[in-house]
Amino acid sequence: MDPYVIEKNSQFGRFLIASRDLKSGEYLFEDLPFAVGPKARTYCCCLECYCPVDGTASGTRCENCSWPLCNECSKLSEFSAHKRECEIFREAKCKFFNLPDANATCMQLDCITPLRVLLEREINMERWKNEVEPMEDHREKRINSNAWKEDQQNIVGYLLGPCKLGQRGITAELIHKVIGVLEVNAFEAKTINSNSVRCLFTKLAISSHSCIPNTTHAIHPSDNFRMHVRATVAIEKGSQLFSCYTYTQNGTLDRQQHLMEGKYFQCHCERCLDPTELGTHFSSMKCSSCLFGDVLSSNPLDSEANWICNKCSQENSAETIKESLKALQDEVKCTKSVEFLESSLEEYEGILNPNHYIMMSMKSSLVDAYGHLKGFQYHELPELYLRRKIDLCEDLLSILDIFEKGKSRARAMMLYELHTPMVLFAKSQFEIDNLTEEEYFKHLLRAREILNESREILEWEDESICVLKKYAKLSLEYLDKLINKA
Ligand SMILES: C[S@@+](CC[C@H](N)C(=O)[O-])C[C@H]1O[C@@H](n2cnc3c(N)ncnc32)[C@H](O)[C@@H]1O
Repeated sequence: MDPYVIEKNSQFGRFLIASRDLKSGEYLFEDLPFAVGPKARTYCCCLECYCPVDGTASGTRCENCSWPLCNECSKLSEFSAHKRECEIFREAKCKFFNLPDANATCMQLDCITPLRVLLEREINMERWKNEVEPMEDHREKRINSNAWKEDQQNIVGYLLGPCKLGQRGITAELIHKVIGVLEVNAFEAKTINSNSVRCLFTKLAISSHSCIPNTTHAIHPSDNFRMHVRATVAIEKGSQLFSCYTYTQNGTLDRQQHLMEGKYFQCHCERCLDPTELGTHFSSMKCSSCLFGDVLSSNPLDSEANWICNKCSQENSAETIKESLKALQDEVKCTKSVEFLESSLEEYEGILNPNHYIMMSMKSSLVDAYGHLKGFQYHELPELYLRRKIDLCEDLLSILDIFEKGKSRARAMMLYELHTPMVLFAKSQFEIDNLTEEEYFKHLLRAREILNESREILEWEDESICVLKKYAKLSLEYLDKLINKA
């Protein structure tokens, strides 16, 4: 029996419901993409392996159809991803037009993924009818947009004109449907060489969005982009399954804008409705009037609503808040220097809540730096910085425990980052007699617990794109040896 059933209502369209109680970490289902191809408005890439390719006259091309392939793929005797469109381009004599500039966006490639969906439809009509045709494409919301006009010219006109797809019974309406389905439903994935692609999965795409999801998915490029879906938390029978279509680490204003522009809906999840974002104050600013209250949106679903201090009731226009946030973001965007990040964190304490997403993003950059960046690698890191990294990881985890609760990849990665400074800090404290043998042992066991939780979650990833999966296993072996010695 499937762990889910599909239901439908006017708020969500189709959605997934747990058909029984699901355990945290329970495997739910797998999905193979209906089609895989380049992302929209992308750089020029190889149509077989998606690595970047020079789009100017000096770039390598397919001998048969003249479209971009990398040097290695151009020597293949048979294609896999590029095979079908290659025949279409060759038969219709549709040549690739070289780009004037190697860095230009390659709009010509926008037709590739829709074309792959259309060609798969011809040989897999049953899956098309059952799984792709019912997918949401938001035609009525897209039809008057500039993007629709661009797609009409760039994709529909091209496929029906030079590529002569009309001769195969393909219509403009069908092509627009496919473009909409891809825009609303496709998932971004990485190839084994870490190049970006989009994949049209049909099962998980039915799940609704929430900014506090209860499922996680891992796409395995080394296994035909097979997707594995699991529950991150226990889910009661009859509850909705949610994935997240945007970034949980963005504030409500940015998440709402992303969902409206890309997926054409407003999210009404518990987190979006709450100005404090579930008590985290992830979007709250400090009041410049009373200096100690938090300034929150009076209506997080309305990007133009005023922001009000929860202590002195001082009001600020949405415009003022957006301008301040933009100025702060611009300031921290360019530099990743540890000293600058640390001093900005201190400086912004008077402007932003310590849990604000800008603060969290700087803390996350510091976690990436401490232990890894030249000059701050573990072997040269003083105890003070080890302690600092532990505190930063714990701050970030306290937020992830709310927004990406349970067995999520984001938590796994942060737990991994946390275990190393914990071990090193305990070791150095033991060496200078600040910890007894028993206390040291307890610290090591706690670090092992953290690392093991991380390893269990990372086990679900494809090793070809997740190096941490291997590192977590090796670190656990090392830690077990250390514990046995202690
Ligand atoms: C990937 S599809 C999900 C499946 C879709 N409901 C269907 O019937 O095919 C995304 C679309 O579902 C709807 N949707 C998903 N999550 C939603 C949410 N939290 N609130 C409102 N609509 C949502 C929106 O129309 C969105 O554009």
